[in-house]
Parts: sequence; C-alpha cells; structure tokens
Amino acid sequence: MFKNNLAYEASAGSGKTFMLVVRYLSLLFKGATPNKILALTFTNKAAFEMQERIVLTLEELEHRGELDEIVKVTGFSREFLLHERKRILDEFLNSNSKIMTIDKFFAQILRKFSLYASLMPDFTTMSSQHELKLLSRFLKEVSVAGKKNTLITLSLQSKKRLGDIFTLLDEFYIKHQELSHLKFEKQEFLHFEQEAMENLGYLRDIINRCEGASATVKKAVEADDFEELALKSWIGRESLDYRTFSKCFTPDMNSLLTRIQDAVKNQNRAKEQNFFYALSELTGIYQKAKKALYTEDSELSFNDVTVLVYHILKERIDSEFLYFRLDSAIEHILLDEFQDTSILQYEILKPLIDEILSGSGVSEDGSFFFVGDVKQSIYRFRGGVSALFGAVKEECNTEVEALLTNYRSQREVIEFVNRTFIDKINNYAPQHVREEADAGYVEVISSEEILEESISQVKRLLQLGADINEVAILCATNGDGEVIKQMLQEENIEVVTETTTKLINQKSVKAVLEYLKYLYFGQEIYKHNFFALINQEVRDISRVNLTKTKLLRVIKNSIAEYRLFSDDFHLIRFLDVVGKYEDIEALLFEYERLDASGAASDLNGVRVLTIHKSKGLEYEHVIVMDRLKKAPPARDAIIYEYDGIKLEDVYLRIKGRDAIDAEYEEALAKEKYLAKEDSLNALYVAFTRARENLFVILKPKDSTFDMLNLEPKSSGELICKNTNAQIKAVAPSKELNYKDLYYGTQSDILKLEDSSDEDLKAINFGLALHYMLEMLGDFSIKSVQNAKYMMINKYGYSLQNSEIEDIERRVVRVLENTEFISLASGERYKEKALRYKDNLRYIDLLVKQDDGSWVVIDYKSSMSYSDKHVQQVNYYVKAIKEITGAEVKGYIAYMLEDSVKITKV
Ligand SMILES: Nc1ncnc2c1ncn2[C@@H]1O[C@H](COP(=O)(O)OP(=O)(O)OP(=O)(O)O)[C@@H](O)[C@H]1O
Repeated sequence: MFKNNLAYEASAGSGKTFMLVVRYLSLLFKGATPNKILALTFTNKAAFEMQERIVLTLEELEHRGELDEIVKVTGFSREFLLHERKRILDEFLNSNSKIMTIDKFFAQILRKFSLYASLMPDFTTMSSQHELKLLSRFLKEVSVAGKKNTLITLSLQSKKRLGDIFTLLDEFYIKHQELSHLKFEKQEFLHFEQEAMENLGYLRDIINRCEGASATVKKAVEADDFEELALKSWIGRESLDYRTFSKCFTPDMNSLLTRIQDAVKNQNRAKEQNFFYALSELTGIYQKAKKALYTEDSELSFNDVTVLVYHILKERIDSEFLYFRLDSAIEHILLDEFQDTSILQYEILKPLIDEILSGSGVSEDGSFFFVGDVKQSIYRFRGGVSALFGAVKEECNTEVEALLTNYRSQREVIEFVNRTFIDKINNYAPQHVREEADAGYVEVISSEEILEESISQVKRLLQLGADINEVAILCATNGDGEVIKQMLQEENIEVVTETTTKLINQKSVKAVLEYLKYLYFGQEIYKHNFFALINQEVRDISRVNLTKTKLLRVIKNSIAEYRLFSDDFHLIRFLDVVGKYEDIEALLFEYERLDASGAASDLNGVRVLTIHKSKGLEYEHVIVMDRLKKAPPARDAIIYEYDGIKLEDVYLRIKGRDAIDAEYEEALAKEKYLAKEDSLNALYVAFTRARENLFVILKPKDSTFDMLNLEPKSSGELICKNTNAQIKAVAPSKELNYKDLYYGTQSDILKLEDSSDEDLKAINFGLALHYMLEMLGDFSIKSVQNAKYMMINKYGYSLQNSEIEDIERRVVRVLENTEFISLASGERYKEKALRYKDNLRYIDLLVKQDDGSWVVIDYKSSMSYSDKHVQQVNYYVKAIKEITGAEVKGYIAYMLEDSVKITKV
C-alpha cells in the first residue's frame, strides 16, 4: 500500500537507495509527472546513478527485483506495470526530471530570486569561494572598519593562525541563524586574574609557614602569572588534602582553592565572551567581504547559496510565492542520505515539505519520503546533526519502517559487521543475510607495516583474478591516500584517486598549461616542462600576441602545431571548460580550482579513496587501512553544544577548563561522545562498502580500530569472481590504458574501439563524421549546414579544410540514399545509450519502425576492421532484442569517400 509520508531508517546495503528508486517509479506509475517529483541526493554521482537506475530498471523491468516491490507499493499488477513501462520510460526520458543534488536545487531557487540578493541569475557555483581573494578582501574590509586590533587580539587569544580563524569565521557565518539567540558581551577579566593571583599568594603564605613543606609543594604554589597558575594540575581538585599538600593541609586552603577556582572560571568565561564578541563582529565583516566578492565575480560557494536561500525564504518571501516561482509545483519530495542533511538545509526544505503534508493548496495527494541511516552520519563538521533524522520524523509525523536484510554483502561480511558493532553502536539491529548469499571473506590483519600489508593484499586479489576496478583501499585522510597511491604506482599497479581523475592533472592538459605559462611568464622552465610532457625535443616556441589572440584560439593552435590531440580526450573536455575563462590570466591564476574531471575512459586501477568519499559506494573487494599517523587530538577552538537539533550554547575550548567549570565539562563530554560516535560511524561506513571480500589492516598500537577490539583472524574463503582482469592489472603500463566498463561519451568509446588502429587521423575524422551525423536534426538536407557548423566548432581544430568538405559530402550522400532513409524512418534515437551486461555503449542510430520492429544502424567511415564491426552490431542487436523482446535488425552504414554501402548483419 502506498504511504504518503514514509521514511526508511535502515542499515548500509539494506536497499534504501533501491527503495527510493522503487518509490520514484511507483509515483510515475501512479500518474505523477517527473517534473513534479523532487529527488535530492548529496553528490552528483548519486544523482546520475539514480537517473541511470531509473532508466535501467524500466528497461529491464521484468527481470528486476524492483518489479515486485512496485507491485506491493502501487497495488498494480505485474502485467499492468510491464505494459505501461514503455510509456513511462518515454515520458521520463522526454521530461525535465528533478533529480539533483541538494546544492543544485538551492542554486536553482536562488537563480529565481537572485535579484533579492543583488545577484545576476547566471552566477556560477563552486564547492568553495576563492580563498586568497576572499582573504585579501576580508583584510581590506577589516582595515576599513578599523578592526585590525580585534583580529589580532582574536588571533593571539585563540593562539590560532589566520587560516584557522577563517575556519571559525566560516562556521559562525553558516551557523549565524542557529546562533542568533546567543548574545555576547565584552567583559573585563583582569580583576579575575588579580583575584586568583591574590589568593594564590595567601596559599603560598600558608605553605611557606608550614615547617614540613616539601620542595614539590613549594613549587606547586609558585606561579609568575595567571597563565601559569591556570595550568596547575591541582586547580581541578576538589580538595587540597591529598599527597602533595597533605603535610601542610588546613581547611582554609580549600576555601582559597574554591576562590581561585571561581576566579579562573570567571576569567575563562569573560575571555570567552570577548572572543565570541570579536568573532561575531568579524563574522559581519567576513560576510560583507564574501558578498562583495560573489557579487563582483558572480561566483558563489554552495554554503553561500544555502545561506542566501535561507535568508530569502525567511525574510523576503513566503512559501506560497516560492511555489509560484518554481517551474511547476513540487508534489512529491524524496530525500536520500537524510542523516547528512544540515539543519539549515532542512529549514529551507521545510516549507516545501509542510506544504505537501498539509494536503491542501499545492497538491491533494502529495507525498514525502526520506531514507537514511543515522549510523552513517559522518558529516558533523559540515553541519550534519545526527539527531535530525529522529527530530524530523517526529515533526512531520512520518511513519518509519526498517529494512532488515542486507542485499549488498556476502555472509561473512555481514556477520563480521554485526559482531563488531552490536555492542558499540546504540540500538544496533543486526542485519539478516539474504538466502542466496555466498560465503564471502573477511580478514583482520595486524601489522607494523600497514602500507606493505595493504599492497600485498591488493596483489593477492589481483593474482586471484580480481577486477582491478573492483578493488578499493579506504584510508583515513587524503594524505594517507597519496602515500599508498605512490607505493602502488611504484609496483606498477594502476591507481585511481580523486586527484588522478581531475582534468587538470591529465598529462595532455598539463602540457597545454605549461605551454601557456611559457607564453605568459616567458620562463624557460615552462618550455622544458612542456616538451617533456609531450615527449618531444625542446625547441623554440614562437611568441603569440596574447592581447590579440583569443585564449581558445591560442590553445587550439598549440594543439594543431604540436600535434597534441593524439592520445586522449581530455583536451576536448579542457577546451569545453576553457571557454569560461576570460583570458589567459584568469585561466593561469584560477585553473587549480577547476573541479572538472578527465574523460572517464581511462579510469582504470585500484580505487584509493578516503572513507568519507566512499559513502554510498560499493566495491567487490575492500581494504580498510589504519591511519598512518596517530590521529591528532581534537583541537577545534569552539565547542557547539546541541540538545537534539537545537544549538544550545557555544564554548571556547580551554585546556583544563573542564575541571573547574561544570557546564563546560558537560558540553565537552557531549562533544567527546559525538566525536567518538563520528569515528565509529566512519568505521561502520568503511566496513559496509564490501560486497565479497573485506580486509581490515590495523596497527598493533595507536590504531583507529582500537575502539572495536578486533582480533586478527580470517573467516570464509577468499574467492575472486573475475578471472580475466589479472594480466591487465599487473602489467606495467606506461601509456594510458582503457577499462572494460565505460561511462564515457561516444567519443571515448570510439577511441577505445579503434585504439588498435594507429591511424589517429582517421579516428579524428571518424569522430567528426559521427558527431555531424548526431547533430543532424530531422535528417533533411536542410539540417546539414547547422550540423556542419557544430562539427567544425567541436573538431575543426584537428581537421583540414579538405577533410571537412569530405565529411560533408559523405553526410549528404547518405541522406540521399533511399535505403538508408527508409531504414531510418520511424521513431529515431541518435547516440542511444545502451547499458547491457555492465557495459555502457552508444548506438549511432536506433530506429523504432512503424511495425514495432527495431533497426540498429552503426556508422563507419571505412571498411577496415569490418569483422569487428559486424561483431559489434550483433552485440547491439542481441541487447536490444533482450530488452524490448521485439524483432531487431542490424545494419552498418559505410560512408566511404566515394560511395555509401549499407550492409545487413
Ligand atoms: N529488495 C532488493 N532486492 C534485490 N536487490 C536489492 C534489494 N535492495 C537492495 N538491493 C541491492 O543491494 C545493494 C545495496 O542496496 P542500496 O545501495 O540500495 O543500499 P543502501 O541501503 O542505500 O546502502 P548504503 O546505506 O550503504 O548507501 C544494491 O546493489 C541493490 O541493487
């Protein structure tokens, strides 16, 4: 039965995301249109995956586990769902679905109300604002406001560097709303220090008068100043009647102790008030600097967007107006990973949720659905409050259901996780193993050499035939990841990390950047770097007039002149993103912040990532590695005390303060508890990423895993299912290697398919031809010009004029071919993505003809490798047959220099 207001709170791998997809599809089957369903995730990856899962589930509905669940949720019969799925899929593919990250959704709202924030609606968003620019702007504003001294005092008082102060300012900026009930006042504190020192003097007098006073006790009451006194360990004692003081003890001493304690406590509190007062003042300036900068640059961080949307919603508009301005009213809200939502984010979503749940106005039968796992809440530092899940279910009166079976992992992994956390995590409900699960394998290894041990486990897996792309090493920090990456590379094992996948770290892109640096700075080193990166002899580089030539043109020329487009497709992506930089300066000083990642085609290797980044992902083989260095003690200057989801108070962390200030002690204890919960949750996330085999590699001493009391041992049997990846994985690789599973573009895949072909010119030519065909609107001769223009735009830099003309001739010829036109008539899908047996491929042209049968057409520009072509088309035909159950025919359209040949396969 369909429940309008429902949540799943369930453990890792129990199918929360699965149920989210079921819910989404159920809504579609029940008649909701995609533009009325808002589905929010935390990462772009999760949003893409969800879209992909929706399409895939519909395509393969009859074989998918989701089908039975949709039957349960909607009450419709299987037959009805299977009958309707094609219509639903079409509708989904042709609509503007609202599956996106929460940040993107907020940015969309802000665009609609940008004028309220004095912004242009075409602002861009980045994960963070430009730090250096912000810093210099902030310092300028501080100086104008005459608050330099405040900043210096704050820095001295907290013994923090400016960078750390910046972090605090950012925290106060984001939590501004939550902090608004707290008032900070400037306070005098010197008299508390004098009072404490005075009473210390009296205490010293007593000790000096005491005949049996030891050197130790005399030293204990010596202090030159207040700071030294505040650090004395005896200050936290309830009584001085203990070993050090016992010989001289009199009850008066305890009265003095109480007075000293009060004075120190009051001094701490006064200083704390001053600290927060100054921090609040500076936060105002910080906010002003940020605003000036983002208005000027039209570039906002995600936090800026969230804060602005919050204020606009609270202060400027009401929710009715918000609805009015959203493209179409949202009738259904689905939230993934709810435990990571910050309070501010929830506050923004709340009016939308309330509107839906009120059951009036916008929609009579709207619905609200969220899933999450409080055990996986690890984003406290980013504003996540684990209590939010519980609070929201109360507040929204949401029915919460559990999912008890683990569908991700094999038996040993599930049982190990159950055993490990049952008495560590509050209210831990052991997960059930699904009936058809295999044994799986878990090994806990204790070793002094955790790096070497991790590598030897990687090798062991690869030797057993593991697919290298299914081996993941999870580590505590990015730094640890970098170390393990280097070591793996030294062993000639390929690695994929977040940095290796960044576009600006790809060799060809790096080379172009060095080239541009040489043009701009004129230093020889850049020239040498450039030629080294492109493997060519160092020679002169001719100067380019940078004021007269457009940046894009400079880059295109360099690609042509040095024949750089020979190796990979990162450059194409680079050209795409370079467009947004005004000039070479903007690029050279900004490129490091570019988040874009390289072409997906060359992601081949062991995944090395932090536990935080592994959230929501799963791998066949997971190695969780201990921290390389001991975790630093918690040093956050500010302790935020929450009661549930309400920020009650803030405290300044001061060493030893817990011994004399009961309120602070309580806040600190809560903070420690939450910090421990955070670490425990992180380990839970790490262990639950494994499908088949899990290795935990821990240090015998100072281990992150100490809190789990793990015993080194192994259980189950280590089996790797993939047997063909071994050779590829261990073979040393100098050149780029491509993996079997692609999520790239058609061009990435074509590149791969033809990678044995040395004639790179022909590859370029083929790509451009495909692209032009893809851009042909309705296959009429009229559409040729436009498609040609688009093709030149994208591939022009790597083609001669004669080649462009040749491509055009071939396209026109095929459009004049009656056989082709008759095959291509019907419902046409160009560049149709096809996911089949875990491979993503693109079909050049897929046509559904009027009689319900399908035609697959693959374009080729030459007859070489025709056996391979036939094989490929047969693969497509088989896949489409299986997916649609209808009759499918396959053709290859050879568009040769002087003729067109259509071959049936
Ligand atoms: N009812 C089900 N039937 C069959 N397979 C399922 C079912 N539920 C989940 N799965 C499969 O189990 C795996 C884990 O599911 P899913 O990713 O939805 O879990 P999750 O609860 O979201 O996990 P996490 O909390 O770690 O993100 C997926 O591969 C999914 O396809």
